[in-house]
Amino acid sequence: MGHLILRRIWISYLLVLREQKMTIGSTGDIALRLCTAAEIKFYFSRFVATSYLSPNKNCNMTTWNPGCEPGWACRVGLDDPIDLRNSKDMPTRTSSCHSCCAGFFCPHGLTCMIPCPLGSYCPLAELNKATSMCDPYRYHLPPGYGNHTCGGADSWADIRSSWEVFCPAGSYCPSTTKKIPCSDGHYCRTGSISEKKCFKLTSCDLNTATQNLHLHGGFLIAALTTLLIIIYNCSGHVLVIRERRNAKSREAAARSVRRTAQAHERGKATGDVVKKHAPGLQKSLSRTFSCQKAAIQPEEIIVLGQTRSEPDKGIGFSHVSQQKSYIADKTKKKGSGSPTQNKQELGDDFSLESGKNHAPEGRHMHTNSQIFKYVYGKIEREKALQLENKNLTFSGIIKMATGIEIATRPMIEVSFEDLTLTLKGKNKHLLRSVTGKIMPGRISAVMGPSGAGKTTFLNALAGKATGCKRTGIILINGMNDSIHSYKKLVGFVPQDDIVHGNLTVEENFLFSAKCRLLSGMPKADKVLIIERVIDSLGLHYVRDSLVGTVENRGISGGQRKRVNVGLEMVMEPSLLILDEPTSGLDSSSSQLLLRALRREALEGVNICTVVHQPSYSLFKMFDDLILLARGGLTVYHGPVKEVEDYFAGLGVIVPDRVNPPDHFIDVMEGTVPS
Ligand SMILES: Nc1ncnc2c1ncn2[C@@H]1O[C@H](COP(=O)(O)OP(=O)(O)OP(=O)(O)O)[C@@H](O)[C@H]1O
Repeated sequence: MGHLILRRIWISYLLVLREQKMTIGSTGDIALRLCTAAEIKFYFSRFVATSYLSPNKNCNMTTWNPGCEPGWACRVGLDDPIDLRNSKDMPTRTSSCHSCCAGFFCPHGLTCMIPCPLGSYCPLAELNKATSMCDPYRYHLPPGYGNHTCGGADSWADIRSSWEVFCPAGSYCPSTTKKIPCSDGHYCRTGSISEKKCFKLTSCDLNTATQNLHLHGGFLIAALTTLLIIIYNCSGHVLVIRERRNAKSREAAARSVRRTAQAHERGKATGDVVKKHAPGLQKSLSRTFSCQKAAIQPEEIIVLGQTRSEPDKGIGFSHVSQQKSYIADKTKKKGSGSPTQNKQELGDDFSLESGKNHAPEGRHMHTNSQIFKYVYGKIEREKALQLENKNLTFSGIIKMATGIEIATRPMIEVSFEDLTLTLKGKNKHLLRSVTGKIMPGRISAVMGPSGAGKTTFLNALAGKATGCKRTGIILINGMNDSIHSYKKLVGFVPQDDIVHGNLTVEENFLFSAKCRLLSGMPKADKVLIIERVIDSLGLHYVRDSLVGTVENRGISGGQRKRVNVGLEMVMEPSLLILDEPTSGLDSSSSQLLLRALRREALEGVNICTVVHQPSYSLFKMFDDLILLARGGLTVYHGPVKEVEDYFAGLGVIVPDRVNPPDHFIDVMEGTVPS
């Protein structure tokens, strides 16, 4: 409000200045009475700060002119030059003191006039004989000045403390001396400088200050409000119905796919075909999208041989695998161009391929039931293939696939040499000369006592280590690239949850898929990825449950952890880094999670995870182990299979009924004698 009034004063002041420029030659008197910039500055700084004016050049203990009284002003001497824009020196203003002009205010203790702000109404004051006050203002005639009359306004004020000086409600004041009644069809609030047109649903009489709502206007607003309330209440219901319908078509699709699969299983001949065409397994195992022209029908499930022998219709090559093979080729050829040029090409080709040719297979699906049939068909087929080849490893797949195009996700191998992290400003090492590599298709466990630097190590790999100085080299696929160039291929699951508690499990995955998968990817393919993740993590039963927040309890802690991991799996990463995904989970939940990770690894995903106190069976599910000791020193880095022999060679024998990884950490910590 104050800011608005100051603005209005300033506008009126400029207007007056402009007017005075024209008349100064003729009368010149008003201009000589107007406050200069220095006086206005003095008024605002002193008055606003202390609520009364302090003594100044013209009004102090020794010089107190009649112009110092409220509503009065004096002029500068006729021979004195006046510069209204001078904001430094206050002029001497003691001659010809008169009452303040209408439209101006003359404060007590200042001998000049300030224009009233636009929207105010500052007429000349009149003596009220009953109260002996100068109406409509609140000052008295000064005692001892015989010829003193009531002057003009003495103050401006904000509308709350003194509304009298403002243009009254029902009228508007285009200038500070003009007051016009508000016309029909318009309304004027207190302090208006113009009248405002009334809204269509309202009526405004003469001199009105507010708009009055018509009866039919009231009805219309009430009807709209009711409609909104109905929509609000029904939206939840509509969502529930839609959810149920989705669930029904999902179940129907799953049933139909299962029936077809069973029918095929019964045919022994089909099983023979599957075995006969095992070399095609690699291509079929791809869980990424096919570039085939025709959509896969549920009937095609299991009939791997047919799909292999009909490349146009079959399971086809994974699109992402093509990207990866392409990247691998590019990577090999990299020596031929400059590093930046090569990286640029790689990025361009990758995004180009991804956007343009991606999986037309799912594009043909429009209805939910079509999508679910397609999705469950694919998932069932993948499961069947996995059942047929239980002991298949990623390297096994690679061997089988020799000579044909490898259909996996883009591969990322990360090697690190003398990786050392030192806290900035302190000479504290968080990691010391950690050397080794983590490979695609393998799960590496990072273990060690609390505070050893496991999280720090993961952060260093993911390029998230902050506040530290890093030395040593990190190579991605043998190249000295920044991990940030591969950020679309790297998933990172932090220790703390990143789930949205107010969404259901499925909505969480949908949200992640929408944010992180290519926007041009068909809906069916996104649904396929989400369904795979739900299936892989065993989250069917809670897919429609709210994840929950601190206030609203949702799914269990273990399920929540799995959702947390699933959010990253949805983006189909090539390098998946996880910080303690199994902490707080029981053995079977941990195994379930690790089995899901194993399936990812089978597709060539490079997985590196911190794990605390795994059971022996869980420990055996990892491929490699990085064992860190306090201070970030590497104690062991190699295959899990060989760790016991390695420690036995050092004389560390694991006692009976003791979990080997626990024993090694106890030995490192010195809690058991080595
Ligand atoms: N940015 C940092 N600033 C100061 N100290 C840090 C920083 N990052 C890590 N540290 C220290 O480095 C050490 C290793 O921390 P880190 O979190 O990596 O351990 P950890 O092995 O993951 O432990 P836990 O198993 O308990 O999670 C700790 O002593 C920690 O205080």
